[in-house]
Amino acid sequence: MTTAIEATGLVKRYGRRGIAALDHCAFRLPAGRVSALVGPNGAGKSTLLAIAAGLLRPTSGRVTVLGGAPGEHRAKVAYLSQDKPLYPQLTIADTLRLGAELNPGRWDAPYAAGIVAQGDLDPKARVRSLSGGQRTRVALALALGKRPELMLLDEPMADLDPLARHELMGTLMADAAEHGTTVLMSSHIVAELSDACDHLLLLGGGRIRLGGGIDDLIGAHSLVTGRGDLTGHTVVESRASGRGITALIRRDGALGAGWAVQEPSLEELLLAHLRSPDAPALLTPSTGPAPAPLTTEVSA
Ligand SMILES: Nc1ncnc2c1ncn2[C@@H]1O[C@H](COP(=O)(O)OP(=O)(O)OP(=O)(O)O)[C@@H](O)[C@H]1O
Repeated sequence: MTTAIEATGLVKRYGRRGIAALDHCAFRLPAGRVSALVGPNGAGKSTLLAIAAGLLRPTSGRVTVLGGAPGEHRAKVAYLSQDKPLYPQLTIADTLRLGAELNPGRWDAPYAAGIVAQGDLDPKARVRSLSGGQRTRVALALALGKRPELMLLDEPMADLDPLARHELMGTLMADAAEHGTTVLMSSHIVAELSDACDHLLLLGGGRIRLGGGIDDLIGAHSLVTGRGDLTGHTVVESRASGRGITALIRRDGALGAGWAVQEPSLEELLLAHLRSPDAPALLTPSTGPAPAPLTTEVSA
């Protein structure tokens, strides 16, 4: 499996005395996945996306993006920041023309125009006259029209209405499935993530606390209700409930009698980890840092 982004010991400190937004963050993002980047406000999601886009330098550590330094393969990477910058005085048609000029050999004009048309937007309308959600659609048309190999999207759907969000997520997913595009997308909207993403990175305390395929991460956890001893299992979160306690755990071996066991939903998994910032991290083998290469000792 090829790796789209790899980070090792990544630190980003804003200012000399600032706290570390990223603190020895290490992970791999497999290529071809649609991955959700989640975490509480201020967790460092925008920081990580901007570093991967080559727009922000890390304080220390290493990141490779599509096998090169961030920014080295800019033509193959689309980055959409939270404020989705566009030129307000340009019309939508001018904006798409600019997309074509900036991406020679890659630009898919009918595809970009189709995304705009699905939002019922007049190509002659100036960007400054568009609503926030309409601007988001134009910005996504610019990002997708470039036919990137990697899309870095910072809360792309935040100001879209539910219909537009559903439709544009569908476009993104179809694009990823057809062209093998890797997508890393920050979001706070869990419902949108469970429908669209197959992979998850949960940032907290400047590091990745959960990383891997969503099905694998859900499968590694159990939601248990009952009474008894959970010693030996990793308890992510435990709360008193009417029938004893309800806990989200990672099982290590069999559970004692008296526990009702369920598979958690993605929302239950995320909420438990967000409420328990000190729970031990879990990165699946394809997402954790690469194992050190085997070295052969040669004796004289
Ligand atoms: N330009 C900056 N100068 C100083 N501190 C910054 C700057 N940008 C971000 N930070 C700090 O870095 C930390 C991470 O911020 P970042 O915007 O990456 O988080 P986030 O996870 O994207 O948050 P949100 O979910 O609220 O968008 C925060 O503590 C923030 O205050």
